[in-house]
Amino acid sequence: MARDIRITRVDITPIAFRDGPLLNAAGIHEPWALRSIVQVETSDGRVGISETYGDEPMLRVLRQAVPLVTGLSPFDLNTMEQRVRAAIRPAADAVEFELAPGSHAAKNASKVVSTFEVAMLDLQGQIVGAPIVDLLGGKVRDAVPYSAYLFFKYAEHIDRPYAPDAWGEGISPEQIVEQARRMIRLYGFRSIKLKGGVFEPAHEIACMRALHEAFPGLPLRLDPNANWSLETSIAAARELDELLEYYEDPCPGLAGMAELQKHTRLPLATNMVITTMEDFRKGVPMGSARVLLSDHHYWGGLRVTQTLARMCELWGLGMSMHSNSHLGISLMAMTHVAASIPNLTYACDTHYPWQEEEVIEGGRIRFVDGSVPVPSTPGLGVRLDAARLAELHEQYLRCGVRNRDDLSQMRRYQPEFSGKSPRF
Ligand SMILES: O=C([O-])C(=O)C[C@H](O)[C@@H](O)C(=O)[O-]
Ligand SMILES: [Mg+2]
Repeated sequence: MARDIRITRVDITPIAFRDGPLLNAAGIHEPWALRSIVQVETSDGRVGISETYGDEPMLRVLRQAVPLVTGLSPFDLNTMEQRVRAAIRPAADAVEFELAPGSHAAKNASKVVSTFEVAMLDLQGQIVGAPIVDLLGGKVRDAVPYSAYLFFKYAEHIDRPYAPDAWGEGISPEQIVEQARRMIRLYGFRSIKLKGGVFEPAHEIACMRALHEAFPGLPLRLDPNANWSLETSIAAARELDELLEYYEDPCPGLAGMAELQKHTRLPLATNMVITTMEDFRKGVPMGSARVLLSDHHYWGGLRVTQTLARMCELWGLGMSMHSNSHLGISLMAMTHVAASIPNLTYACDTHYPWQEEEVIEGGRIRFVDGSVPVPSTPGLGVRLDAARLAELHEQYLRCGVRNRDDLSQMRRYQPEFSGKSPRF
């Protein structure tokens, strides 16, 4: 009987993979991005997999959860969640890295629940012979659209730990347009997002204008990650009005975003001010966002993401997905849940084009016309490549990065870099 199958072992493997010198409001990406790969083994010899954040505090709480899930059936998602929520409590409302809500310690329990939920759904799918999307009610689309996620960037990392990537420098409007052209040529994306909050707003607006001219009709978004004051955001909204499909987290706080929304007809989107149910209860009635960027990694899993989609429907909000540097296991989890959500109103974010390495069998996931086809094979539809996992774990051991710190990395380029937010 399927119900007799038990979880007998959990392996948590931190990995590091090459990441570009990508600029953001906090600073710059380090040469190595961290993730954790979780393998959940069953009494009948199956292995379910999951991918999540790889910083040290995350590794600690993942390890804390191992005895809580061992012995459960892969179908016991609710018991897993209750156990994790009872045992893993945030010490404080700590925020380790503001731009990545996944590093907020206050979300520890949700992050751990999400990690095990994905691995257990992968197991359930393998046991019943169905893709995860079928366990979520079935697909409403055959492929999930993603957007071209552009970054301002340097041509190479400061200490040149490895050969520079093929993307070159991305600073001027011409270079940003060229970056978009290359990404669209390689992946076929049909919408474009620029990570802003890096340079003077006038420069970033000029880049959006250049993108608009180079790709007429393609939906555009700009995300300054709350690095613009309310006043700056209001002034910029006038210039961005004709250019954007949505305006993502220009200024900080629920109140700031709600005030800004009164001054612009552009829908405001967020993955910063609404990242918990409590934020939703407060922020949505205030009008702080009209588009929610969900992220199963910190909201608590794929099923919570579906709940969030219903809440967005109820409140008349648009919905899309946020990402951080990630590999193919996360991409597939996003794809399964996104395929099950009717009101996914915008193409999802993904950092995937910036990652060259993989841990899954068969190498990199294929995009078709900017979308990832929804798998029809059992479970997640991807398997771990043990040799690649071992190599990326070796990289983790050697690289020296243990917690993402874009600010300290930026100070290696510019010792006087304040990191103050909002900076403009
Ligand atoms: O939409 C967002 O806010 C992000 O993708 C946050 C990320 O941390 C991004 O800024 C990055 O990777 O530098
Ligand atoms: Mg964002």
